[in-house]
Amino acid sequence: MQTLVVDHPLVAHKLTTLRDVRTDSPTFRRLADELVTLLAYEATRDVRVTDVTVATPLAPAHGVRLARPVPLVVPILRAGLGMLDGMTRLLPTAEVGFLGMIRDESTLKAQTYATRLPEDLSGRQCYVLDPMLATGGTLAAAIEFLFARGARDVTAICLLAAPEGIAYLDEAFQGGDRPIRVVTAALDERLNENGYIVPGLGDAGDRLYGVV
Ligand SMILES: O=P(O)(O)OC[C@H]1O[C@H](OP(=O)(O)OP(=O)(O)O)[C@H](O)[C@@H]1O
Ligand SMILES: O=c1cc[nH]c(=O)[nH]1
Ligand SMILES: [Mg+2]
Repeated sequence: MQTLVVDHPLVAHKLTTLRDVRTDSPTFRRLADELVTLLAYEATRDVRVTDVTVATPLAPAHGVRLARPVPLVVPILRAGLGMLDGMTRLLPTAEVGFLGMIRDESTLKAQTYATRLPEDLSGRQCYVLDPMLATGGTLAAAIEFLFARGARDVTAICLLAAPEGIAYLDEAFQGGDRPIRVVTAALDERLNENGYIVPGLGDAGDRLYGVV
């Protein structure tokens, strides 16, 4: 598994305000959106393209276009929805599938309550969006789901990751046959006794959309 912590002053600046407990929901949404676009630039470095030639007003020019099948972007509801617009701004021709998942806060196990994705993902590059990689249970289940439908490779884009979650994914997807990457704005210190990332930013879904 490859892990990339995007080291950029604009990412660090926006993430700092995102973490701040005084940041209100509208600002949190805007910052999450902006951060995803910055992370997506790095996360799509290996996106597949095909060679094309276009006619400029002067001469033919060689270039590239996104290869087919186009990438699939998969936000994990609820919190991952706050990352969708920032991602599709950079990849407007990507298709979008949805996974609804919730972590049981007493067992820390992920449950899937909604799936709306193509049945056949053969050859597809998939980009999973979830702001928080904590224990890794949610992302591991989401990635398993995509590989079971034939995904070619999976890149997870997170705003924050915990070392425990990275280790869990690394163990779950070792070997090269199911390639995964994690791209994150920061790798935090640890999980607390409730499975929350420390220092983290709290509950991402609640900060985006309100407490349920
Ligand atoms: O790595 P894990 O330990 O599995 O935890 C991370 C998951 O928890 C949060 O979602 P939550 O269950 O709070 O759902 P929500 O997006 O509806 O708030 C977060 O957005 C991840 O999906
Ligand atoms: O720190 C955490 C862990 C799980 N889910 C969140 O929203 N935040
Ligand atoms: Mg939540």
